[in-house]
Amino acid sequence: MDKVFIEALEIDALIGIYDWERRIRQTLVCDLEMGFDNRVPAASDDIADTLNYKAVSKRLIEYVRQSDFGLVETLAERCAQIVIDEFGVDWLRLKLSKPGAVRGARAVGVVIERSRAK
Ligand SMILES: Nc1nc2c(c(=O)[nH]1)N=C([C@H](O)[C@@H](O)CO)CN2
Repeated sequence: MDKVFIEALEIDALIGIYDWERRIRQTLVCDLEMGFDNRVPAASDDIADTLNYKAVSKRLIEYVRQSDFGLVETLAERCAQIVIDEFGVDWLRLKLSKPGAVRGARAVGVVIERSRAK
């Protein structure tokens, strides 16, 4: 399967379950792989035929910046649904990392894979 990806997209958000996390904004890192048949844009050389990674990035930045959740699981799920619903993606793998949230770990977070419901 061909893919379009976005790697290490940094977005500030209000996220976390602890009191101190409710008072600050933290930088999240998003890695996203999306299934897409890249042969069509390769043949046409037309951006309109692509799964436009810039458009997806802008939408996720807009959404995550205004979000307010306790768990990264919740935010990851919402982001996945937006990509599936608004960009016609049938399959994706999304990794949402919280760098520095746990002392001694470079990052913590979740990886989810989702498919469009048939
Ligand atoms: N599976 C999860 N575990 C934890 C989460 C989370 O969102 N999902 N969140 C926290 C805290 O907010 C943490 O990031 C603060 O250090 C703890 N565990």
